[in-house]
Amino acid sequence: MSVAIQVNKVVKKYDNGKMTIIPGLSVDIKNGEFFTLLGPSGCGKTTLLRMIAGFNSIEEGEILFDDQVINDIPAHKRNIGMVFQNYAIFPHLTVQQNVEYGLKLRKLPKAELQKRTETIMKVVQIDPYKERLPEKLSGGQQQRVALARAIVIRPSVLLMDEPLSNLDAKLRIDMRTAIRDIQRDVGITTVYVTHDQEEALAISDRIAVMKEGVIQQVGKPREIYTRPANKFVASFIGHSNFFKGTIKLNGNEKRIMFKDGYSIPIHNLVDDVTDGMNIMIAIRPEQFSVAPSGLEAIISKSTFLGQYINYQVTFRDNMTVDAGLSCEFVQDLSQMGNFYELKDRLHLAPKSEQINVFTEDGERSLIKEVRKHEKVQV
Ligand SMILES: Nc1ncnc2c1ncn2[C@@H]1O[C@H](COP(=O)(O)OP(=O)(O)OP(=O)(O)O)[C@@H](O)[C@H]1O
Repeated sequence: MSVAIQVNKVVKKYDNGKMTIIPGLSVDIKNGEFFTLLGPSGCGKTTLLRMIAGFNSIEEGEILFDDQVINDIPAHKRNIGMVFQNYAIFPHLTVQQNVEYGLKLRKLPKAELQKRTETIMKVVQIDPYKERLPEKLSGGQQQRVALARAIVIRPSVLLMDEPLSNLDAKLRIDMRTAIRDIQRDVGITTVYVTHDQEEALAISDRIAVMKEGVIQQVGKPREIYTRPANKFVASFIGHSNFFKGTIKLNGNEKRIMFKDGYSIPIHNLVDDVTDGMNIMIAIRPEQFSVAPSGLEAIISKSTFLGQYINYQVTFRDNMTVDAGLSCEFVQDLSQMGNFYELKDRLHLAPKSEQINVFTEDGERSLIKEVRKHEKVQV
């Protein structure tokens, strides 16, 4: 039976307590959910996954499977299925023997063992190769064997650590769809680790975005992309252009002002903004439209990307935060006929209802509908 996972204020330290990797992390993972830990290299994703698996000690806090605290339950008694990037299947056993392995350990009756093995080999589509040794399989096929072997034992939780990173680009995409379909079929709570944001967006029910051992935001892929909780999330997931600006309050009307004096009304700001407050504005490349008035820009580079043209533009003043003067916007080729050349001048109008606004330091969103991480970080 699949379980829900509760992580309550867990702390992980290395080097005899001298180095804190996870300073107190809480998150709830629902039964049957495909939950992804996403973040840059070294942010502690694998560390957290290994704590759930039982390969890492937990210094403080607790982890529960349903209502049971599992801190002191050894790894092999947690009923966990694991898939890693290096497959970890036995080279001297055939595909079928690899898949059966965990069931033999559990001393399942032969008929049941055969039935389960056959079924799962069909689900992950490796039954045509069941007599082969792993060396005669492609990377994707080997990864399917690893997946079958992890699922066949009917684990309470499936843990996957960058399972696709050894595969080539096309196979990664095929396999991520396969993993998603199989996970839905078997309905098992899955915690998936990746640093690849596109993979996370494509595969997950919900994503936790991590930085330096701290969860920055938890949400559905779309929510995290459209309403990032802070500047880190806005820049780590997809591309954002960041501008300096200020809030202008005029009676009931709220506006955001860019440095060149251009301003737009905005309706979804939180209530505690004040007149003259410095802010950071995040605009994705697709959140600009070319308009009669807007930010005055000059095209500095254009890249044809099939469905889109990606333009890089510069502004008169030092308006953008990160990239000096430059900023990106995209033009959807199915919608517009007008293309721009280098040095063309144009006005870019941000789509007020889509853009994001943060405090000046980028730490907090000032947009009303942004959902914060529901469990308080310590
Ligand atoms: N056994 C260990 N002893 C000391 N430090 C460790 C140990 N394992 C991991 N670390 C450190 O803990 C931090 C988090 O590592 P972790 O592997 O959890 O990151 P990650 O987010 O999974 O990164 P990646 O995507 O590169 O795998 C890193 O700075 C790493 O160097």
